Amino acid sequence: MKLESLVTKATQYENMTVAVAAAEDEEVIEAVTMALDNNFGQFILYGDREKISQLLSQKNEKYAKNGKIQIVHANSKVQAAELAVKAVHLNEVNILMKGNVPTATILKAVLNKEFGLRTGKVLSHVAVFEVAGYDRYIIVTDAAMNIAPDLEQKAQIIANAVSVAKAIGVEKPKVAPLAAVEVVNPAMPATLDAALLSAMNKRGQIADCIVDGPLALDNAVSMLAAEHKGIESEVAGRADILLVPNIETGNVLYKSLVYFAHAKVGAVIAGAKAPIVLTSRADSAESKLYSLALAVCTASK
Ligand SMILES: CCCC(=O)SCCNC(=O)CCNC(=O)[C@H](O)C(C)(C)COP(=O)(O)OP(=O)(O)OC[C@H]1O[C@@H](n2cnc3c(N)ncnc32)[C@H](O)[C@@H]1OP(=O)(O)O
Repeated sequence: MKLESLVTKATQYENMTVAVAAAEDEEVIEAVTMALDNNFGQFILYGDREKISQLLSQKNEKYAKNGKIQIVHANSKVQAAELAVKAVHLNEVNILMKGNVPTATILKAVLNKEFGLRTGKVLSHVAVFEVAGYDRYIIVTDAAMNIAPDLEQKAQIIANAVSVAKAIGVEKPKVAPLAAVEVVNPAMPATLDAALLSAMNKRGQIADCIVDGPLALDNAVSMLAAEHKGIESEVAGRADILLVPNIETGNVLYKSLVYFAHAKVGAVIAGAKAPIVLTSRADSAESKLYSLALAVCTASK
């Protein structure tokens, strides 16, 4: 599966408007102009007007002229994040995008009780990877928002990842709750949660997917490894969604895939009033474009 196909799909929704928080960043402006070159989206860029205009003039000024890009000045990154979040809260735009602002800053605005994007559900990060040698997307959750989710939060994190998977055509995703081993060991809490999540799935408490674990990463993604260990499971060797036990595991897995495996990635926060494009600030313009396309595909569901 190619993330490029999400860009093609996103072109059906040219009227989606995206609020970018702290857009004063070369890779962000590159991603915005790439989206417009691909005929999707309209953008409101919040942040330092002078810096944004300067970056735009190096790219493609025609979009500012034809109204596809508007700039709204903000005096600080916090203000840019708040203004962008408020625009989504007021239904003025369909998608929020993190620009050159720390993740915690934008997420605090998103969680604001007065003008934020809460829905009563857990919000969580869903990263969709295209990894060389795999004929399916590998979805990792949660690498960026929930620090140490409990069992109930993990169940909701799975539900969010399943909704993203369905939006990109994976109808009944296979979910592997990851641990260090594939057996339940009371000394390793991740294995207990994994077994309980599997039971909750069998009882219909987690729907539209197949959950089976605990699984170690190799057993989850390699049929050979699973067979070698004699693991009988509908998920082993063919997991679509990798549920990590905590943010450190998820973040390291995300960055290992990008830096060691040169995987392509698109990522969003799901469960909020609208999809939120959330990549690492160091991620490439290409991955920001894929994230925008992923957000458009999930917003249109
Ligand atoms: C992978 C590429 C990108 C990256 O590398 S990102 C880098 C790593 N990520 C980060 O640094 C962000 C990690 N997370 C955090 O810092 C914090 O959890 C976060 C999201 C900022 C929230 O922090 P605080 O504002 O201190 O939150 P808190 O725990 O005191 O809770 C405040 C209120 O918000 C609620 N909340 C927190 N997380 C939530 C969630 N996931 N979904 C829904 N609601 C959530 C929480 O229940 C609380 O609500 P209430 O005020 O009690 O009604």
